Amino acid sequence: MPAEPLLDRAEVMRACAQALSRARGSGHDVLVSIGARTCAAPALNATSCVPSGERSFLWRSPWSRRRIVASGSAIDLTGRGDGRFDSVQGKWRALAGQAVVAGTDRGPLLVGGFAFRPSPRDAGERQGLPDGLMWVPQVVFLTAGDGATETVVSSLVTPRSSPADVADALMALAGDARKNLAARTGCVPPARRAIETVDLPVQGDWNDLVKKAAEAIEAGAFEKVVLARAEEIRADEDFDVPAALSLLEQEDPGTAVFGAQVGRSWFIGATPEYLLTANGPRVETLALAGSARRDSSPLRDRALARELMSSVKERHEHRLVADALTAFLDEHCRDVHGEAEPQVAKFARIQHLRTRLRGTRRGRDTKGLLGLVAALHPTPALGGHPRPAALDWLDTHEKLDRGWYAAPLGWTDREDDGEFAVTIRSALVQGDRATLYAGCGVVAGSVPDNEYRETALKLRVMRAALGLDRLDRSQP
Ligand SMILES: C=C(O[C@@H]1C=C(C(=O)O)C=C[C@H]1O)C(=O)O
Repeated sequence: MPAEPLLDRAEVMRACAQALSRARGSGHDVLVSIGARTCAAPALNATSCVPSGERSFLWRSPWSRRRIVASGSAIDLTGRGDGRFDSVQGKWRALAGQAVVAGTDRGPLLVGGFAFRPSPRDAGERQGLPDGLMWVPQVVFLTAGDGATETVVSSLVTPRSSPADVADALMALAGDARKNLAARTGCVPPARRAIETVDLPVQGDWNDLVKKAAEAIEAGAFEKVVLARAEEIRADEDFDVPAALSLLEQEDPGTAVFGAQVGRSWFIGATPEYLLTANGPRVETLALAGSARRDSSPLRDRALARELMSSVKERHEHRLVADALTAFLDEHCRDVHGEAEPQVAKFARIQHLRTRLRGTRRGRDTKGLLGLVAALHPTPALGGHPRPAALDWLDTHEKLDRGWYAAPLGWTDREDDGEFAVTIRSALVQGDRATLYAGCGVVAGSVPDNEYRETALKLRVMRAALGLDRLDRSQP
């Protein structure tokens, strides 16, 4: 017996007709989004419906306990240069304000990410990922924190569209989406051999860079800078992205797992850090800086945590982030609260100093969520402090295109709610090529070899996810 259609065609048709009349009235394309509650919450593991198309967005958040599995793009909103966030925000405001929403109140989601720094003028698209790209997926499966699942399909209606054609396309999208829910579960990343590995930079140059940064800090140029390095790998076969996401999901429930596909490029990762989450007027941000390894002996693990808490260097590195975030919240919010002391947050293979901060948005209508993201990024956890001096120094000395690494990636909606992660512990995957990124904060007294070890530790999970190494399950 054929499954009952997810959407009611008459309702879809009404919404499309309304969108057409708005499009004709304004002369602009209008977004139509139809939602349906999916009674039995489908298994939305990240591998469940990775489509073979051009665009996907997968998201598993430990913060909101939301899961998003999305494919296709009804419309792309891009931004370039320093104004990339505000440009996307402006386009989104205009689009969301005119959208016709039916079925449920949910409406369209906007998903995507941004580059750490804009690419130089005229450099074109680097790495296949633009400076800023968010999009409204054609199909979204969204599981909220309470387990309720909705499917939302979206399309653009132009002043010349035929509402019946758009309605048919939406019905087909919803139908196909259902079929794709057949989950591919429990996949283990197949082993891959690195045929070629390029270290950007090689360890000797990295050590020189850390030394140079520490000297600039000691000379008073700035207080902290975050340096990054990458491993550029060509493997014997294409990497298995769904399997990588599956491992990342299982590895650590405390991390946000993400996968954004733009054409041939997949930007994937499992990050412990968020830049900003917003739920109604309430916003939260997180200072996460200061790192130590884990140990399989609980006694030694606790000793490492105590060492982390009492290290003057790590506490200083952390305090710079927490203070900058507090100043940011004071500027943009009221009722600002921050934990007085950092805590040690334990992840599967690493522990960090963490301070949670929150506030209530002031003047919610003036600066959209992406405006706040723009103001916050990059925090001293990824850029440095003071920001302008640290970024100038990075522009001159760090010869690495960070691409979407260490930058905001996430989702927002027409209520201006959303979550933006900081894309650390990540990799750009293109067929048989992958670039894996890791960085660490440098302050006065940083030792190059220690910082190198820290970045190696941070690369471990992603190497395993891509099948390049195996993780020892008995050891953190
Ligand atoms: C830059 C990274 O991590 C950041 C740097 C940290 C540190 O130096 O202790 C800790 C958490 C992150 O804010 C990374 O993982 O690539």
